[in-house]
Amino acid sequence: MGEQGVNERVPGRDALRGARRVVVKIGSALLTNDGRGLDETAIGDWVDQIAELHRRGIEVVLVSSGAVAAGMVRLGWQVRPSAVHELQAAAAVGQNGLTECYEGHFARHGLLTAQVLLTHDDLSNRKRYLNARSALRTLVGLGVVPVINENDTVVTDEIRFGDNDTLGALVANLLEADALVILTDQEGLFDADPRHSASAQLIHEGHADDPSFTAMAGGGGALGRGGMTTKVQAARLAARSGAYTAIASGRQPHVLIRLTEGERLGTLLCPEQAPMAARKRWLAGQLQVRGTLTLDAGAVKVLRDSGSSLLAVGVKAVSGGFVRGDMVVCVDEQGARVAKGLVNYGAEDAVQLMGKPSHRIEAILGYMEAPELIHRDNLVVL
Ligand SMILES: Nc1ncnc2c1ncn2[C@@H]1O[C@H](COP(=O)(O)OP(=O)(O)O)[C@@H](O)[C@H]1O
Ligand SMILES: N[C@@H](CCC(=O)OP(=O)(O)O)C(=O)O
Repeated sequence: MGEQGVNERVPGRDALRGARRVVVKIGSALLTNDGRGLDETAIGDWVDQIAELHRRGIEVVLVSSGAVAAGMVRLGWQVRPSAVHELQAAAAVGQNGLTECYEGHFARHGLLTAQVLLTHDDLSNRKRYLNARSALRTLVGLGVVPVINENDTVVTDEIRFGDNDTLGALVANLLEADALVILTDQEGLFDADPRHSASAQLIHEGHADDPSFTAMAGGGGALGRGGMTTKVQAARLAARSGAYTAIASGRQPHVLIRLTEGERLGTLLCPEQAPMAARKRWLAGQLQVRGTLTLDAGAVKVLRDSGSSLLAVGVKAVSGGFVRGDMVVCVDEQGARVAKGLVNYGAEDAVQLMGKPSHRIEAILGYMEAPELIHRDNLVVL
């Protein structure tokens, strides 16, 4: 971990500079100015930075905590309740304020926001996973900034993420983001909790999987939930799909701009594997194979040579009882494995579509989910 100066080139920092899609997570402690209601000025400042990243061609998805903390203030509660129904009520009240606040600030830049409230089920159930993925991709493609939070009003203990660090990492996986930036109330990960140890030293860079970081990370403050423990875990999760994780103070001026310019700020936790390899391995290992598509020679060639999406016209046979969102394996006419991917249509529909051009999908099925059977973003050539 050497003591390089701020301007020295550090490989992981270069990767952050090249990031094109970034998930930014902002924690409760920071957003609510340590419990004193939503910190509108700070929120306005982060929004200004995100708008600037947008102008520079970087797509940003925001994961914002703060609903419970903001709701507590609105309801005049001093202490975070422990009863689930009270937490749900606080979240419902606070989420309103949160959405309003982001919408107003992004509107100053002519940017639209979209409120997306997710539960664990949305990301663990295959079909909902694919739906969440395509909804978020569509929003991002439209230039809208999704503002994501856990759907605290409906979640129960068994299905909750609990902390938004984990949610941020899963969203980074979902969108195959280049980086997850976790903004918090400390400068980054220290070798001990700086609230309790005055001599604690900041970790500048490291590997997301390094077990020594888990030992250094402690729990959170009164408002946040996970502390550094969940941030280190989140970095490990994000690394599975090749994302770098930066943990930095949201109070550093221009923190998001400086990080994406490669400045040595906060802690950077890097994936072990090259991002593309990690991303593909992650997708391939993600789900159980539920069916098989047999491709003609032309489809095999475009998948292998051009990295194209798979269209129904190139499919000669369909087997298995898969549904939309399932992982299927694509084989050539000799049965050799060519690719794996997440399919946009269930088996019954795929049987009707095979060999047919995409413009006929709607006429055949009465609806069109997507023009391709497997989108190239969801396809791994083996
Ligand atoms: N090793 C560590 N380095 C830095 N902060 C730590 C460490 N261990 C525990 N923490 C605590 O984690 C807190 C940040 O996490 P948390 O309160 O959950 O905030 P957030 O709402 O931003 O997620 C810090 O205020 C700090 O007290
Ligand atoms: N979904 C919750 C956030 C949970 C939480 O406190 O997360 P964090 O502050 O990121 O540790 C909320 O909006 O209040």
